[in-house]
Amino acid sequence: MSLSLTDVTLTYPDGDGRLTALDGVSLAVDAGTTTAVVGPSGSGKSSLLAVAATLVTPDSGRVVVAGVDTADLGREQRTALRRTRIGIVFQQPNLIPSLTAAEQVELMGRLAGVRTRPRDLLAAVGLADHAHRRPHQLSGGQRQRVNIARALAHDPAVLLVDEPTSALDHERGAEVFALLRRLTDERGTATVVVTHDTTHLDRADRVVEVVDGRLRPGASGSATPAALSGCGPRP
Ligand SMILES: Nc1ncnc2c1ncn2[C@@H]1O[C@H](COP(=O)(O)OP(=O)(O)OP(=O)(O)O)[C@@H](O)[C@H]1O
Repeated sequence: MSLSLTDVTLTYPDGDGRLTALDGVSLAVDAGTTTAVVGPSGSGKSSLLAVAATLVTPDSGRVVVAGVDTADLGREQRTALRRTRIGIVFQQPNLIPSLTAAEQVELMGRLAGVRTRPRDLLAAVGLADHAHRRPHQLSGGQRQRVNIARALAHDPAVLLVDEPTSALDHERGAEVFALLRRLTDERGTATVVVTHDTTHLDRADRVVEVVDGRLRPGASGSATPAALSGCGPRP
């Protein structure tokens, strides 16, 4: 098990009170598997990802990343855990404009204190011939691929991906989902992908639905919600 959330509750300040964004959420993601997280806007998907990424500390519950209970960690230790064990792909590829694709990947590795092989990683995402290009010389889909390569630079145990296809057309979106699937298989990451796009869910081992801050009944186990039938675990 590379990622587990147990009975996680998260609230935000809301006027005089608190808004409950996550309400007793439990989710376990094994190494080498992909879990897609779907649900209506405002249901808590990004909050779930932020908690899993240790960017936000829940009010209660346990978050264990690669065997490390994050409750025991101070701020600096969390940052170190994030830099070494967690890869995050944000919705907008926030690449550094002046750096080539290879340099973006290399920089991430350097921050984690590891030597990377940027060209191998770029080849793994289908960009072997684009290592020397800067972000403005790449298409949206290619930028997202660099984003994914960069998130993998330090060989993370957990890969968290937020809306990877929102800026892409159907075909490019399908390619990105297929890529995430393959990389998860090859690198053994515990991968969580938040998505609005339900057309590629067959690429996931499991689909969970967040509604009003809760995982839908039956969605926290290995089964796929009936509402999302056809998207269940691979045979
Ligand atoms: N920093 C914050 N402060 C206060 N409330 C917040 C904050 N971030 C999110 N919320 C609220 O928490 C709830 C869950 O938000 P979240 O962003 O997790 O939902 P989501 O499912 O990712 O939405 P979307 O699909 O629209 O991105 C929403 O009601 C949102 O308004």
